[in-house]
Amino acid sequence: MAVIRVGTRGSALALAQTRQIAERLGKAAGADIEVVPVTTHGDTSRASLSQIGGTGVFATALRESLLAGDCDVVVHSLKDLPTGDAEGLRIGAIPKRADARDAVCTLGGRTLAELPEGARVGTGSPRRIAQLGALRPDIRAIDIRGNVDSRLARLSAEDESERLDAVILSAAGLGRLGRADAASELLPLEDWPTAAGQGALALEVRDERGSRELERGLAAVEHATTRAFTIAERGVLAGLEAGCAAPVGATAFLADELLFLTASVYSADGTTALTSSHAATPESRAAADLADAARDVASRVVAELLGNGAADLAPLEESP
Ligand SMILES: NCc1[nH]cc(CCC(=O)O)c1CC(=O)O
Repeated sequence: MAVIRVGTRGSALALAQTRQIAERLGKAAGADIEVVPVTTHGDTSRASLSQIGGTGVFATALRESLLAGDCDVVVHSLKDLPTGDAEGLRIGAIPKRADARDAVCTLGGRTLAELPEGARVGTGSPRRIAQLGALRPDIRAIDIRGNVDSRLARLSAEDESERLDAVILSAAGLGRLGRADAASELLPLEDWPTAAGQGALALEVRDERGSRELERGLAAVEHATTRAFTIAERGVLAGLEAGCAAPVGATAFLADELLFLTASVYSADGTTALTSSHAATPESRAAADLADAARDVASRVVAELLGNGAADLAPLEESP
Protein backbone atom coordinates (compact mmCIF):
# COMPACT_ATOMS: atom_id res chain seq x y z
CA MET A 1 0.00 0.00 0.00
CA ALA A 2 1.15 3.55 -0.72
CA VAL A 3 2.42 5.56 2.25
CA ILE A 4 1.65 9.23 2.92
CA ARG A 5 4.13 10.88 5.31
CA VAL A 6 2.43 13.58 7.36
CA GLY A 7 4.65 16.22 9.01
CA THR A 8 3.54 17.91 12.22
CA ARG A 9 4.81 19.83 15.19
CA GLY A 10 5.57 17.54 18.08
CA SER A 11 3.40 19.18 20.76
CA ALA A 12 0.60 17.11 22.27
CA LEU A 13 -1.98 19.32 20.57
CA ALA A 14 -0.29 19.20 17.17
CA LEU A 15 0.12 15.42 17.38
CA ALA A 16 -3.51 14.96 18.41
CA GLN A 17 -4.92 17.10 15.63
CA THR A 18 -2.56 15.62 13.05
CA ARG A 19 -3.47 12.06 14.01
CA GLN A 20 -7.17 12.89 13.75
CA ILE A 21 -6.98 14.40 10.27
CA ALA A 22 -4.29 11.96 9.06
CA GLU A 23 -6.56 9.03 9.81
CA ARG A 24 -9.30 10.50 7.63
CA LEU A 25 -6.78 11.38 4.94
CA GLY A 26 -5.34 7.87 4.88
CA LYS A 27 -8.74 6.20 4.71
CA ALA A 28 -9.93 8.40 1.85
CA ALA A 29 -6.63 8.06 0.03
CA GLY A 30 -6.40 4.29 0.46
CA ALA A 31 -2.89 4.77 1.86
CA ASP A 32 -0.97 4.07 5.04
CA ILE A 33 -0.06 7.10 7.12
CA GLU A 34 3.26 7.79 8.74
CA VAL A 35 3.30 10.75 11.17
CA VAL A 36 6.63 12.64 11.13
CA PRO A 37 7.16 15.03 14.10
CA VAL A 38 9.24 18.14 13.25
CA THR A 39 10.72 20.39 15.96
CA THR A 40 10.11 24.10 15.44
CA HIS A 41 11.65 27.16 17.04
CA GLY A 42 8.23 27.96 18.48
CA ASP A 43 8.35 24.69 20.42
CA THR A 44 11.90 24.96 21.78
CA SER A 45 11.94 28.64 22.71
CA ARG A 46 10.74 29.57 26.20
CA ALA A 47 10.46 33.22 25.19
CA SER A 48 7.03 34.77 24.93
CA LEU A 49 5.39 34.47 21.54
CA SER A 50 5.32 38.22 21.14
CA GLN A 51 9.08 38.28 21.75
CA ILE A 52 10.08 35.65 19.22
CA GLY A 53 7.57 37.05 16.72
CA GLY A 54 4.51 34.94 16.13
CA THR A 55 4.58 34.94 12.35
CA GLY A 56 5.87 31.72 11.02
CA VAL A 57 7.70 30.44 14.08
CA PHE A 58 5.63 27.29 13.97
CA ALA A 59 5.32 27.11 10.20
CA THR A 60 8.86 27.53 8.94
CA ALA A 61 10.38 24.25 10.06
CA LEU A 62 7.36 22.32 8.78
CA ARG A 63 7.68 23.99 5.39
CA GLU A 64 11.39 23.22 5.24
CA SER A 65 10.75 19.57 5.89
CA LEU A 66 8.08 19.52 3.16
CA LEU A 67 10.40 21.22 0.64
CA ALA A 68 13.22 18.84 1.59
CA GLY A 69 10.95 15.91 0.76
CA ASP A 70 10.98 14.54 4.33
CA CYS A 71 7.19 14.41 4.23
CA ASP A 72 4.38 14.63 1.65
CA VAL A 73 2.00 16.91 3.52
CA VAL A 74 2.23 18.99 6.70
CA VAL A 75 -0.59 19.88 9.07
CA HIS A 76 -0.72 23.44 10.44
CA SER A 77 -3.12 25.16 12.79
CA LEU A 78 -4.33 27.66 10.22
CA LYS A 79 -4.23 30.51 12.70
CA ASP A 80 -0.46 30.12 13.07
CA LEU A 81 0.17 30.18 9.33
CA PRO A 82 1.38 33.49 7.82
CA THR A 83 -0.90 34.80 5.06
CA GLY A 84 1.81 35.26 2.43
CA ASP A 85 2.34 32.62 -0.27
CA ALA A 86 5.13 30.16 0.44
CA GLU A 87 7.40 29.55 -2.54
CA GLY A 88 6.86 26.07 -4.00
CA LEU A 89 3.96 25.17 -1.69
CA ARG A 90 0.16 25.30 -1.72
CA ILE A 91 -2.64 24.70 0.78
CA GLY A 92 -3.83 21.34 -0.52
CA ALA A 93 -6.84 21.06 1.77
CA ILE A 94 -8.67 22.90 4.53
CA PRO A 95 -10.90 20.46 6.41
CA LYS A 96 -14.13 21.40 8.16
CA ARG A 97 -13.28 23.68 11.05
CA ALA A 98 -13.90 22.93 14.72
CA ASP A 99 -15.29 25.45 17.23
CA ALA A 100 -13.72 28.85 16.49
CA ARG A 101 -14.48 30.26 19.95
CA ASP A 102 -12.15 31.01 22.82
CA ALA A 103 -12.75 29.19 26.08
CA VAL A 104 -12.34 30.58 29.60
CA CYS A 105 -10.99 27.87 31.88
CA THR A 106 -11.36 28.31 35.63
CA LEU A 107 -11.71 26.02 38.62
CA GLY A 108 -15.26 25.66 39.84
CA GLY A 109 -16.94 26.82 36.65
CA ARG A 110 -16.62 30.56 37.11
CA THR A 111 -17.17 32.72 34.04
CA LEU A 112 -15.09 35.75 33.06
CA ALA A 113 -17.74 38.07 34.53
CA GLU A 114 -17.65 36.14 37.81
CA LEU A 115 -13.90 36.47 38.34
CA PRO A 116 -12.92 38.63 41.34
CA GLU A 117 -11.61 42.17 40.93
CA GLY A 118 -7.95 42.13 39.89
CA ALA A 119 -8.05 38.45 38.89
CA ARG A 120 -4.96 36.99 37.19
CA VAL A 121 -5.75 35.56 33.75
CA GLY A 122 -3.18 33.66 31.71
CA THR A 123 -2.71 34.41 28.02
CA GLY A 124 0.19 35.53 25.85
CA SER A 125 -1.94 36.57 22.91
CA PRO A 126 -2.06 40.33 22.17
CA ARG A 127 -5.61 39.88 20.86
CA ARG A 128 -6.83 38.17 24.03
CA ILE A 129 -4.98 40.70 26.23
CA ALA A 130 -6.72 43.57 24.40
CA GLN A 131 -10.12 41.87 24.57
CA LEU A 132 -9.69 41.29 28.30
CA GLY A 133 -8.76 44.94 28.72
CA ALA A 134 -11.90 46.00 26.87
CA LEU A 135 -14.22 43.81 28.92
CA ARG A 136 -12.57 43.78 32.33
CA PRO A 137 -9.94 46.51 32.70
CA ASP A 138 -9.31 45.41 36.30
CA ILE A 139 -8.06 41.98 35.22
CA ARG A 140 -4.32 41.36 35.04
CA ALA A 141 -3.23 39.43 31.96
CA ILE A 142 -0.29 37.15 32.75
CA ASP A 143 1.91 35.98 29.87
CA ILE A 144 2.05 32.18 29.66
CA ARG A 145 3.59 29.73 27.24
CA GLY A 146 3.73 25.98 27.17
CA ASN A 147 1.36 23.20 26.30
CA VAL A 148 -2.32 23.08 27.15
CA ASP A 149 -1.88 20.77 30.15
CA SER A 150 0.78 22.94 31.78
CA ARG A 151 -1.39 26.02 31.20
CA LEU A 152 -4.39 24.37 32.83
CA ALA A 153 -2.15 23.24 35.69
CA ARG A 154 -1.54 26.91 36.54
CA LEU A 155 -5.14 27.07 37.82
CA SER A 156 -4.21 24.79 40.71
CA ALA A 157 -0.49 25.61 41.11
CA GLU A 158 0.81 24.95 44.66
CA ASP A 159 2.97 28.07 44.53
CA GLU A 160 0.65 31.01 44.95
CA SER A 161 2.80 33.29 42.79
CA GLU A 162 2.31 30.83 39.91
CA ARG A 163 -1.42 30.36 40.39
CA LEU A 164 -3.88 31.91 37.93
CA ASP A 165 -7.61 32.52 38.31
CA ALA A 166 -8.26 31.66 34.67
CA VAL A 167 -6.58 30.82 31.41
CA ILE A 168 -7.98 31.50 27.97
CA LEU A 169 -7.50 28.80 25.35
CA SER A 170 -9.00 27.88 22.02
CA ALA A 171 -12.07 25.64 22.31
CA ALA A 172 -10.85 23.66 19.31
CA GLY A 173 -7.51 22.95 20.93
CA LEU A 174 -9.17 21.78 24.16
CA GLY A 175 -11.58 19.61 22.20
CA ARG A 176 -8.83 17.94 20.17
CA LEU A 177 -7.03 17.03 23.39
CA GLY A 178 -10.19 15.66 24.97
CA ARG A 179 -10.15 18.52 27.52
CA ALA A 180 -13.37 20.32 26.53
CA ASP A 181 -14.47 19.71 30.15
CA ALA A 182 -11.90 22.30 31.31
CA ALA A 183 -13.87 25.14 29.69
CA SER A 184 -16.21 26.98 32.04
CA GLU A 185 -17.34 29.45 29.40
CA LEU A 186 -17.25 29.65 25.61
CA LEU A 187 -17.02 33.32 24.66
CA PRO A 188 -19.58 34.35 22.01
CA LEU A 189 -17.94 35.31 18.72
CA GLU A 190 -20.13 38.44 18.45
CA ASP A 191 -18.38 40.04 21.44
CA TRP A 192 -15.14 38.14 21.25
CA PRO A 193 -14.06 37.45 17.65
CA THR A 194 -11.11 35.08 17.54
CA ALA A 195 -7.98 34.76 15.43
CA ALA A 196 -8.38 34.44 11.67
CA GLY A 197 -8.61 30.72 10.93
CA GLN A 198 -8.89 29.66 14.58
CA GLY A 199 -10.19 26.10 14.88
CA ALA A 200 -9.23 25.25 11.29
CA LEU A 201 -6.34 23.18 9.99
CA ALA A 202 -4.37 23.62 6.79
CA LEU A 203 -2.86 20.67 4.94
CA GLU A 204 0.08 22.07 3.02
CA VAL A 205 1.76 20.23 0.14
CA ARG A 206 4.35 20.92 -2.55
CA ASP A 207 3.10 22.83 -5.61
CA GLU A 208 3.53 19.94 -8.00
CA ARG A 209 0.76 17.36 -8.26
CA GLY A 210 1.11 14.74 -5.56
CA SER A 211 0.55 10.99 -5.87
CA ARG A 212 -2.90 9.82 -6.93
CA GLU A 213 -3.52 8.67 -3.36
CA LEU A 214 -2.49 12.01 -1.85
CA GLU A 215 -4.64 14.04 -4.26
CA ARG A 216 -7.63 11.78 -3.62
CA GLY A 217 -7.19 12.15 0.14
CA LEU A 218 -6.86 15.94 -0.04
CA ALA A 219 -10.01 16.27 -2.15
CA ALA A 220 -11.92 14.12 0.34
CA VAL A 221 -11.04 16.16 3.44
CA GLU A 222 -11.41 19.57 1.76
CA HIS A 223 -14.38 21.60 3.06
CA ALA A 224 -15.35 24.42 0.68
CA THR A 225 -17.25 26.47 3.25
CA THR A 226 -14.40 26.43 5.74
CA ARG A 227 -12.01 27.34 2.92
CA ALA A 228 -14.19 30.38 2.15
CA PHE A 229 -14.40 31.41 5.83
CA THR A 230 -10.65 31.29 6.13
CA ILE A 231 -10.13 33.21 2.88
CA ALA A 232 -12.35 35.95 4.30
CA GLU A 233 -10.75 35.99 7.78
CA ARG A 234 -7.19 35.75 6.53
CA GLY A 235 -8.00 38.36 3.90
CA VAL A 236 -8.42 40.79 6.79
CA LEU A 237 -4.92 40.05 8.11
CA ALA A 238 -3.42 40.28 4.63
CA GLY A 239 -5.25 43.53 3.85
CA LEU A 240 -4.15 45.10 7.13
CA GLU A 241 -0.64 43.68 6.65
CA ALA A 242 -1.11 42.17 10.09
CA GLY A 243 0.65 39.10 11.46
CA CYS A 244 -1.12 36.15 13.05
CA ALA A 245 -0.40 37.49 16.56
CA ALA A 246 -1.79 40.99 15.90
CA PRO A 247 -4.64 42.27 18.11
CA VAL A 248 -7.19 41.46 15.42
CA GLY A 249 -10.24 39.21 15.63
CA ALA A 250 -12.03 38.01 12.49
CA THR A 251 -15.01 35.71 12.19
CA ALA A 252 -16.83 34.61 9.04
CA PHE A 253 -20.05 32.59 8.94
CA LEU A 254 -22.91 31.71 6.60
CA ALA A 255 -26.49 32.59 7.46
CA ASP A 256 -29.54 33.01 5.26
CA GLU A 257 -27.49 32.43 2.10
CA LEU A 258 -25.18 35.29 3.06
CA LEU A 259 -21.48 35.09 3.85
CA PHE A 260 -20.84 37.41 6.81
CA LEU A 261 -17.48 38.69 7.98
CA THR A 262 -16.93 40.69 11.17
CA ALA A 263 -13.49 41.90 12.16
CA SER A 264 -12.21 43.98 15.06
CA VAL A 265 -8.87 45.70 15.53
CA TYR A 266 -7.91 46.61 19.11
CA SER A 267 -5.47 49.03 20.65
CA ALA A 268 -2.93 47.12 22.75
CA ASP A 269 -4.83 47.76 26.01
CA GLY A 270 -8.23 47.20 24.43
CA THR A 271 -9.60 50.60 25.38
CA THR A 272 -10.19 51.43 21.71
CA ALA A 273 -11.54 49.06 19.09
CA LEU A 274 -12.69 49.36 15.50
CA THR A 275 -15.20 46.86 14.15
CA SER A 276 -16.46 46.31 10.63
CA SER A 277 -19.05 43.83 9.36
CA HIS A 278 -20.05 43.13 5.78
CA ALA A 279 -21.94 40.41 3.96
CA ALA A 280 -21.88 39.06 0.43
CA THR A 281 -24.25 36.74 -1.42
CA PRO A 282 -22.35 33.90 -3.09
CA GLU A 283 -23.65 33.13 -6.62
CA SER A 284 -23.96 29.49 -5.49
CA ARG A 285 -22.54 27.18 -2.85
CA ALA A 286 -19.86 26.05 -5.32
CA ALA A 287 -16.33 26.44 -3.97
CA ALA A 288 -15.31 29.08 -6.52
CA ASP A 289 -18.38 31.23 -5.82
CA LEU A 290 -17.92 30.96 -2.06
CA ALA A 291 -14.27 31.99 -2.47
CA ASP A 292 -15.24 34.98 -4.63
CA ALA A 293 -17.74 36.14 -2.01
CA ALA A 294 -15.09 35.68 0.69
CA ARG A 295 -12.57 37.88 -1.14
CA ASP A 296 -15.25 40.47 -1.82
CA VAL A 297 -16.37 40.69 1.79
CA ALA A 298 -12.78 40.81 3.07
CA SER A 299 -11.85 43.69 0.80
CA ARG A 300 -14.85 45.70 2.00
CA VAL A 301 -14.08 45.02 5.67
CA VAL A 302 -10.41 45.96 5.15
CA ALA A 303 -11.31 49.17 3.30
CA GLU A 304 -13.63 50.22 6.11
CA LEU A 305 -11.16 49.39 8.90
CA LEU A 306 -8.31 51.21 7.16
CA GLY A 307 -10.61 54.14 6.35
CA ASN A 308 -11.37 54.39 10.07
CA GLY A 309 -7.71 54.43 11.05
CA ALA A 310 -7.02 50.79 11.94
CA ALA A 311 -3.39 51.08 10.86
CA ASP A 312 -2.78 53.72 13.55
CA LEU A 313 -4.58 51.87 16.33
CA ALA A 314 -2.32 48.94 16.98
CA PRO A 315 1.06 47.51 16.08
CA LEU A 316 -0.18 45.16 13.36
CA GLU A 317 2.88 43.82 11.61
CA GLU A 318 4.82 41.11 13.34
CA SER A 319 8.49 40.39 13.98
CA PRO A 320 10.03 42.30 16.90
N1 LIG B 1 -1.16 30.02 18.89
C1 LIG B 1 -1.32 28.82 19.63
C2 LIG B 1 -2.38 27.92 19.07
N2 LIG B 1 -2.45 27.65 17.76
C3 LIG B 1 -3.53 26.81 17.55
C4 LIG B 1 -4.12 26.58 18.76
C5 LIG B 1 -5.29 25.73 19.00
C6 LIG B 1 -5.99 25.19 17.77
C7 LIG B 1 -6.84 26.21 17.06
O1 LIG B 1 -7.38 27.11 17.70
O2 LIG B 1 -6.98 26.09 15.85
C8 LIG B 1 -3.39 27.26 19.75
C9 LIG B 1 -3.63 27.27 21.20
C10 LIG B 1 -4.64 28.28 21.67
O3 LIG B 1 -4.81 29.34 21.06
O4 LIG B 1 -5.26 28.04 22.71
